[in-house]
Amino acid sequence: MIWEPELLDDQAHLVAADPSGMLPAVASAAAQVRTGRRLAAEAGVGVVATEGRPRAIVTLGMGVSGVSGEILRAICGNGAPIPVTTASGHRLPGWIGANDLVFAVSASGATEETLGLAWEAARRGCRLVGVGRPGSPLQALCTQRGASFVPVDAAQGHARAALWALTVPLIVAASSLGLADVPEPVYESTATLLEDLAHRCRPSSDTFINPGKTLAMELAESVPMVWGSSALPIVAAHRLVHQLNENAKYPAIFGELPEAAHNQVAAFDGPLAERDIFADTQGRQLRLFVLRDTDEDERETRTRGTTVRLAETRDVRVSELMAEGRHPLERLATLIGLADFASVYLALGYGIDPTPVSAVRELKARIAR
Ligand SMILES: O=P(O)(O)OC[C@H]1O[C@](O)(CO)[C@@H](O)[C@@H]1O
Repeated sequence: MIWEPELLDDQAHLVAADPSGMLPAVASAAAQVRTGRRLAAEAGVGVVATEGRPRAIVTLGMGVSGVSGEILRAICGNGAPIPVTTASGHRLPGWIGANDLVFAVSASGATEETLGLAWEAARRGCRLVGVGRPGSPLQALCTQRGASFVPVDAAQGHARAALWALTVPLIVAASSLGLADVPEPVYESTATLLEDLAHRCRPSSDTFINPGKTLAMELAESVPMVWGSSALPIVAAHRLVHQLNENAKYPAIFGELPEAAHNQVAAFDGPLAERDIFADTQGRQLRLFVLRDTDEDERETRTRGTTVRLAETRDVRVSELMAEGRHPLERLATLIGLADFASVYLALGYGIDPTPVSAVRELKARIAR
């Protein structure tokens, strides 16, 4: 597969190479915020508040659906009066019990691990809310246990094309419990910012003024280290890594500051950071992508700034991505929106169809045998 940057401005290619419409799905983020808000109201997720505040909130989900739980935790923030956490894999942590509220998120409503944990949570008497495909096994479980269920029809059934529709219902439920401070107009202002971003990143906008295509250009042919420099950007960095993996079939190294400054930073002196100034063509090299928030405390600013300067003095290229907006939901959504566009453009610049993930499918089928 060869990186062909000119493909990014070839309108016919952008349509033909994306037959399942991942690019339009990414551009639908604003609509998803509005849909998620409406679906949450229709499903009555606010009912969780009538039973009082739980001991903890735990979101179950794999891959993208797991990111929904990370977003919820970041939006509830460090000051949340109860633990807001996530669980995935095959075993539900032993401490989770009847006093806890469990969100099970699965676009397909059929992911083995998520369903298994949701059944276990129900068995332990946890309060349960499901979010996912209508008519799925997850909905059947919620119906059987008398739990709320938010039906979300993901485009093409892919969780990554429905992040906001899957996540907003969790935020609405947490707000009704007083755990997330998201006033009603914030959903609309977030959607408006996402629309504006989608306009700037639209396929017909040329690479040199299109932030999504520009970021794809920076990612291409690099070995990306993707770091978040504080709580919200850490979630967006994780999302970018997932999207690079699934959309562009591209590897990426996730890191979070300040932790990455204690280990990953050593790679600035390693073999992938070396640049041969006499070589005709450079091999794939380390490049640092730092996702950052407009709201940082002094220590975060110092760590980020110093780390970036260190990379630059080692000749490691650095791209900084800045959140937009005021409210945490706006800031997180704009960072994620840009990451999503870039991952799809990266796929299309390599001539890769962003939608299918055949290796993941094959692995799932083999495990299920
Ligand atoms: O939301 P679901 O359907 O449970 O899927 C979870 C994850 O599994 C995958 O479908 C791949 O197996 C990912 O795309 C997704 O992030």
